[in-house]
Parts: sequence; C-alpha cells; structure tokens
Amino acid sequence: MDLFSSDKITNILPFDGVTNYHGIVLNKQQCDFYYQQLFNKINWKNDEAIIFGKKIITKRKVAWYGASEYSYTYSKVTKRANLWIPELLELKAIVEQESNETYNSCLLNLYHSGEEGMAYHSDGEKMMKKNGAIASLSLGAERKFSFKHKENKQRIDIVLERGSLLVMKKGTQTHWLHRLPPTKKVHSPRINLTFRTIEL
Ligand SMILES: O=C(O)CCC(=O)C(=O)O
Ligand SMILES: [Fe+2]
Repeated sequence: MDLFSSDKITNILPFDGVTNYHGIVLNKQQCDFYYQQLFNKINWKNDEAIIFGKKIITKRKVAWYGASEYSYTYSKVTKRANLWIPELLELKAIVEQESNETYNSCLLNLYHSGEEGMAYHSDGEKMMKKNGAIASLSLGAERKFSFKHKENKQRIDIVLERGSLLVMKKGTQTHWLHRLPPTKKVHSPRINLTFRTIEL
C-alpha cells in the first residue's frame, strides 16, 4: 500500500459493504499503452448468456485470463480461460500493491461505445472465493457506475475515471447490485478489468 496516497481512498458505500475508490492509479501514458496492448492482444469474444432459457449474444466483448486454462461457468455458459499475458501480469501487480490483496484471475470487458453496458448483478459466482475482493481497473472512456441496495433499493452513483481503481469487498456482493448503465453521451470505447480470486 502506498502510504502517501491512502488518504484519497474512500468507501463509497454508506453501509452493508466496503467498496473503496482509489482514484487514478495509472498515468496517461500507462493508460494509452495498456489500452492499445489489451485491445490488440486479448482474445476478445462476444459474450454468450442464457437468459430465461434463451441464448443471447452481447455486443460487449469479454475474455477470462488466469494462471491455468480453468473452465468456468458465467451466466450459465461454460468456457475456458486464457493464460496470463505479460501486460496483464504487470497490471495485476500494480492492482495488488494498490489494494493490498492478491488475485488469480481476471475478467476483461470491452464496451465499444456508451450504448453497451452491463445490467444490475452481483458477482457471487459459485467458484469465486466467498467475500473475496474484486478489483476493477478502467481504461478508455470514463463511464458512470451504479450500486443499488438489494433490500432498501438505495442507489449510489460514481464516475469511473480513466486509469482508476475500484475495489469491492466485505459484503458488497451480498448486499448490493452494481451495473454499468448504457448512455448516449459516450461514443468512445472502454476496457474494464476485474481481478478476482477463483477457487480452483
Ligand atoms: O465494466 C465495469 O465497470 C463492471 C464490470 C462488471 O461488473 C463485471 O465484469 O462483473
Ligand atoms: Fe460485476
């Protein structure tokens, strides 16, 4: 943990969980470099999900990475992970140091424009470590991100800046849903990385 920047870390949830916004952790050069590298090198695939028994294919692209080619089930579809590439290991090291946690996998999402988003959900998949931290790193376009409490429906909105880190932990997935709302105001793409701990 960087002792000199810890004062800018804030828990954005009022109760029932800890979600720390660390602000910008990558400078502009790093953002441009990693955005280009990931855009070109990641094995991007259109996401498939089974919703109300129907197979749907999203415009958003996704990819899972880790230290082994583990298979995983996400939105009822089973797929195989890709092996770490050097750029992802570099970003994992930065995120681990900044969040003071460790991770063994990463889900990447590519949103081509503001019209693509992700609906309300929580990340409590069976194979994920229970209450493990999820570290979300954002590259490319700035986007709004929203939380909604599962019982009282309270909403918390935050803007995820380019190069910023958001760490969801301690009760966040149990008590809150989160989403990336679609918007007509954003026309450029965004890459998001969520580092997680999967129990293999
Ligand atoms: O794109 C984002 O900021 C969030 C992605 C997300 O919630 C997820 O991959 O589970
Ligand atoms: Fe999520």
